[in-house]
Amino acid sequence: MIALNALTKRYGRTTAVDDLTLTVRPGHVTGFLGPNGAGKSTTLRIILGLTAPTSGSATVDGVRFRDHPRGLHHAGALLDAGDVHGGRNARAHLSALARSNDIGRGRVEEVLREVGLAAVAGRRIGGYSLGMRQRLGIAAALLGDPPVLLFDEPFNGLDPAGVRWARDLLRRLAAQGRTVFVSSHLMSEMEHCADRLVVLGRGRLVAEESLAAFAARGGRADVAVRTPDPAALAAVLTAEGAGVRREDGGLLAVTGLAADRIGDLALAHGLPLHELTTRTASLEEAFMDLTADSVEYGGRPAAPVAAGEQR
Ligand SMILES: Nc1ncnc2c1ncn2[C@@H]1O[C@H](COP(=O)(O)OP(=O)(O)OP(=O)(O)O)[C@@H](O)[C@H]1O
Repeated sequence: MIALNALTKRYGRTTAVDDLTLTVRPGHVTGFLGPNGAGKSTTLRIILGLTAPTSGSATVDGVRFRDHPRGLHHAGALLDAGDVHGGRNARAHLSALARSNDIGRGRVEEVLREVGLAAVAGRRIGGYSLGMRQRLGIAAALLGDPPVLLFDEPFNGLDPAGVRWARDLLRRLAAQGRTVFVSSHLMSEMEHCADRLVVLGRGRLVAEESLAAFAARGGRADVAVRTPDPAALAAVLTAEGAGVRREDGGLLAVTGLAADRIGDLALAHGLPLHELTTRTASLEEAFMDLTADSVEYGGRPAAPVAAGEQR
């Protein structure tokens, strides 16, 4: 378990992490999300004892990482996949790490197989693709078979098969009862792998909840209805207090009434329905809404829709 208590980190006038209190529990993949510059990497570095907090504390299984003598057995991490000696090969790199952490050579071969690098373990890391370096970084994190794992943007540089492999691995590690904390600035990467989310905006906690609870925040929730007589159905639904908006292709977007009630009303008035779909905002939309105020490097907003055009 990872516990942060009133954790704060300032760099001059920049507050990278601002009074962060949260718990990351075992048995789950917890996604750590936030726009660029939100403070994710700084938080991970503090948890690992690589950066000192200005105030507050971060503990892994009840102790500060620095005070823990067990190193890689205690927590494993992938922080910066590029941060390795390019002249070495993967086996030598992992063997050196294993030696300094009292880990047997057999474990090096095991993790090389686990991440799919066994066949190229004798090649210089300098010639590795970004995806291969990510796999090597994941292998290093797994080396000590730790109960707590932290991954900073582990999907970077992986091809679609690699992304699927990494997702499965993270889920498997969590299913084994480990604490798995994974940062990303893309919700799309998290929605198929995380079951809990922690969202940061400008160093502050903006959400800490299950993926399902996060999805339920989605601002938009309406029912799309298609009928050959939209005007008649719109009149019926409006009389029942619903909000009705016409969309392209003759679709009605209805708010304030559930799909089953809309279906019953249409039937009662003899109006055929060709489509009846409940729509909720995607997780990506919910994430964008939630962090819109905390985007550090926002671009120009998209051009507004032309006057008179709906939506
Ligand atoms: N060593 C440092 N010195 C000064 N400022 C720093 C330092 N490290 C981070 N910062 C600042 O702290 C803030 C948080 O940065 P951090 O890298 O933790 O964010 P992040 O959420 O990991 O972003 P990204 O998704 O871009 O990696 C940023 O404003 C960054 O510029």
